[in-house]
Amino acid sequence: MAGARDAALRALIAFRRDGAWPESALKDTLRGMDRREAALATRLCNGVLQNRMLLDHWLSGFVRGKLQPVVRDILRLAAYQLCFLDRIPPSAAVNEAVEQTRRLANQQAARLVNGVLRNLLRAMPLPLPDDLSLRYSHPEPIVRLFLAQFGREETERILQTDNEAPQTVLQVNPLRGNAAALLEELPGAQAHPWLRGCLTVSGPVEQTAAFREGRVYVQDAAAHLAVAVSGIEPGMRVLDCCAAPGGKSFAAALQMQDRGTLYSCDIHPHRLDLIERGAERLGISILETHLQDASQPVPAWRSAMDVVLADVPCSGLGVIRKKPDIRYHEPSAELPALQRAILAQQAEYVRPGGVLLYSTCTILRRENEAVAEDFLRTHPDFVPENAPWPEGSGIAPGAMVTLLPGQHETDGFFICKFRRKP
Ligand SMILES: C[S@@+](CC[C@H](N)C(=O)[O-])C[C@H]1O[C@@H](n2cnc3c(N)ncnc32)[C@H](O)[C@@H]1O
Repeated sequence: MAGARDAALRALIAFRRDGAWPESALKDTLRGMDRREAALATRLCNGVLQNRMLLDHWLSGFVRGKLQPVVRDILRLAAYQLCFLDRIPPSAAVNEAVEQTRRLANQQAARLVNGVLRNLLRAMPLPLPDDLSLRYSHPEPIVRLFLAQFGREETERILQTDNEAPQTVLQVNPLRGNAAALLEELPGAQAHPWLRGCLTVSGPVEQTAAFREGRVYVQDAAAHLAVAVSGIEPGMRVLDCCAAPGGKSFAAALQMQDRGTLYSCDIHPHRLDLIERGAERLGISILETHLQDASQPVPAWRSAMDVVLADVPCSGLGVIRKKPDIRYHEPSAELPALQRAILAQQAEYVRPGGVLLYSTCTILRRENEAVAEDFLRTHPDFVPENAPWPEGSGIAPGAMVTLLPGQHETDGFFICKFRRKP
């Protein structure tokens, strides 16, 4: 499993250097690895990011002086294996860390790594700090925002869920596959408890035939739900204004049975490529991409859409479990202004009697309910509409819902459905 540790280390080094989520770095190194090794590399990389502050806190008890950044990465990776993974023999974790240090730093650093890890092993189990921020490795500003909104008990549950291993959630492409056959075919696949056509699997799926052949796509149940409750039907004219990498556009196109018109827009040209490649893989033909800033007007679209999806840029604090790096970026206080501007612009494209669906993958009130309430105050021609939440989901009736991480077997997410008066 040395290959898995090297792959995880390469991704962690890339994350430290670029500050970017190591998924792309990880994906490159995972290519050609067997499924088990790829799954371990992913777990190691996620696990270190999910517990980085706690690992540093523990390691600080055994390290004196400043460390070379790469040596710190190696120590975190080994400490994560020693403290969190029962199935890895401690000697394998320590020996591999020493070997990596010899290769990437020098012999003296390798001796230090050996000493630190052996001392840490002797001191195990290490005490968990009471402080929520350290204990769950979420920086203080985020913990403060959660505490103010949810109180201590719910905040702790969210932080804990953020550090669980994420499942891979798949949606079935009804143009090419069916759920019953995929449940048989995909290792460890299980049906989602309340969302039809939604499966969970463990580990990466990109190498499976089902994925390559476009019979499934990766999308959380909450993100899918936003489209499912929108009322999108075959033959409609639909606009997805913040569409990349394309998940909601794909769900919309498939709900339309690939009949009608679907405009998928984004502000970043390279992200439009992702949508086009995904649509091709899934066999979707109705999707048309447009490079468009969602806060700027397109006169030709005024009152022209049956449904507009506004899945706006947000702080992403509902999907920390899947993207553990998000916690290390302080959520911008300027996002609500952009979200309000996008929503106001998109409202103009909804035909009388049509639907505007607002969604985010954050759980912060200031980006969710506050934006939706402000929109209703300033747009008397729109009303909130009860959404058809699926039976068994446990979601209370209403036009809007904040799904908290893990509470309904979904990511953290916000959905609000508005209808324009006829
Ligand atoms: C939450 S993501 C959308 C996810 C997508 N709807 C999906 O389901 O796969 C937000 C997207 O908005 C795009 N974006 C950011 N600012 C924008 C703007 N002013 N206009 C249009 N798109 C924007 C980002 O590039 C990003 O792709």
